[in-house]
Amino acid sequence: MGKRSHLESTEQRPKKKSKSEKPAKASKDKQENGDEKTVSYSDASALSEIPQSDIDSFLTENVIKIVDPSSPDASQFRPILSFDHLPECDAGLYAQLKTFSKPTPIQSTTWPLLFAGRDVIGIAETGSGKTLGFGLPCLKKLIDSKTSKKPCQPRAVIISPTRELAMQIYDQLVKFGGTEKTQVTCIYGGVGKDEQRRALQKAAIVVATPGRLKDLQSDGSIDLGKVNYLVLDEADRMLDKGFEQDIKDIVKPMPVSRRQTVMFTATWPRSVRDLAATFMKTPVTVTIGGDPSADPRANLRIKQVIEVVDGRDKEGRLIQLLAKSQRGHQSPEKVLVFCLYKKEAMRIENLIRNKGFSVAGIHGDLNQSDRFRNLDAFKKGNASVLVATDVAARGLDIPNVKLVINVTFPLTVEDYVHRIGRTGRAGADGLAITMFTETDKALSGGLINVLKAAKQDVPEALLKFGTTVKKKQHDVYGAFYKDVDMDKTATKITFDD
Ligand SMILES: Nc1ncnc2c1ncn2[C@@H]1O[C@H](COP(=O)(O)OP(=O)(O)OP(=O)(O)O)[C@@H](O)[C@H]1O
Repeated sequence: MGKRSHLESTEQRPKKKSKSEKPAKASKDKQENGDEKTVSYSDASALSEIPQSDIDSFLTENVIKIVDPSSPDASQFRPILSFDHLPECDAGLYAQLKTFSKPTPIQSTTWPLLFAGRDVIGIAETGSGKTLGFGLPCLKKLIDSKTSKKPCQPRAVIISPTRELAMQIYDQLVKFGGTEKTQVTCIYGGVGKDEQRRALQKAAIVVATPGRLKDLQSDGSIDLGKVNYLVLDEADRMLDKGFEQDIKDIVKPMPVSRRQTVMFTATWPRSVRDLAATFMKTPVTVTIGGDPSADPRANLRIKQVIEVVDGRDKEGRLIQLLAKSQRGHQSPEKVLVFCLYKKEAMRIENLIRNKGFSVAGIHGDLNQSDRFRNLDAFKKGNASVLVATDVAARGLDIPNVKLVINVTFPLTVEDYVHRIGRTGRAGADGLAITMFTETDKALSGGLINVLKAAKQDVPEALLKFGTTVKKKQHDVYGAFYKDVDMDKTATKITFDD
């Protein structure tokens, strides 16, 4: 793949005054010896030759918004429209990409920025390939910068809110980078520390949940002083009150000036934006689907059905829906059933099992090996129904989930968007059926906005609960966070470690 700088490349383009006539972008990166190294990125020649009108069409068709506070001309980074436009990298990093036809819009748009060393906030719908969006530049940065075979301190840290999501990110990095070359390690709570300590001794990339990372950092098992690539996946969750202090403690040894900071999510509530800015240096914000809006946006390929019901009718309705999805087909459909509380999840799982369906469960009261085992059974189709709390709401990429049923509405509309996003992934369609009761009515306004933005039907019965959106608290994630008795988090909300 030939490469040219932006200056050279613009000379090749049609005469139209191109917004992208800018020199290659460069930023500073701290090297192992402490000196700053310039990171430079320039378009591949094949990308330079694409007419600006094609680039503009791509940005318009995918409703891509790029806001770069350091430059009013946000289009100086041409999106990588094809895998042939990727910058050169050895170690076969791109070999696995051949299973896909082209980059997704969030990958196309954020890759050049990340290759150029910029801090990036990436906001794109659920199931749109954000993991590789931050993962591929992470692997490339590591491969490019490798000076010795045995790093004794990690260069990259990726933080995820749940253990299962951390493992999934780890699996993706291994698939693309290979364990040998990239020395990636995954650490999370709920299992022993000794093996993780041993693995950390040769880890270059650490994927972690915050609690365990902080633990191992506090006892001296890991030194993050050389980290120059930090990712907060599900960034709005990582910045909410449950995790904020852990994240602040974790990043202390890696000053913002010396690291590239990357935040990806499908929902970006205003309540976390100021806090996010304190972790980043002049980040570029990329939003697929338009301006980052106050109302979270659901994936448009998911059909959303809201059923306003009496709380006492929920179980009967659930069984009816399951019967339809499990018995009317050649093979039962994969259905994910969400509950809000762990005890509720256990009760619903038992109910479903007693009705003769093949079911597994995942929630915070299970030990970690059961959590992994049950998730795996669902992924492989050995159980066709998975009953989960919000521990499974974010990030999990389970193939072919046809239907999401919300038995109890989550605490925030953002969580709703993430829950239903377990279906309709990677270009597929999906269906989400949500039971909404009078007790959820304070969230009706937010839900109505999500439905309207996705051009979904809004039932009369839902409108009756009101269209006002409760103002978000300044310092908390979701208006209802305060209503939750935090002394009872063990039974209500799961913050992973
Ligand atoms: N370029 C691509 N073309 C097609 N599929 C892709 C591409 N990149 C990634 N995928 C696939 O898309 C699926 C969803 O990707 P991923 O889990 O990264 O989504 P996400 O945007 O992080 O979702 P969420 O917001 O739920 O965390 C995965 O199965 C992944 O392998």
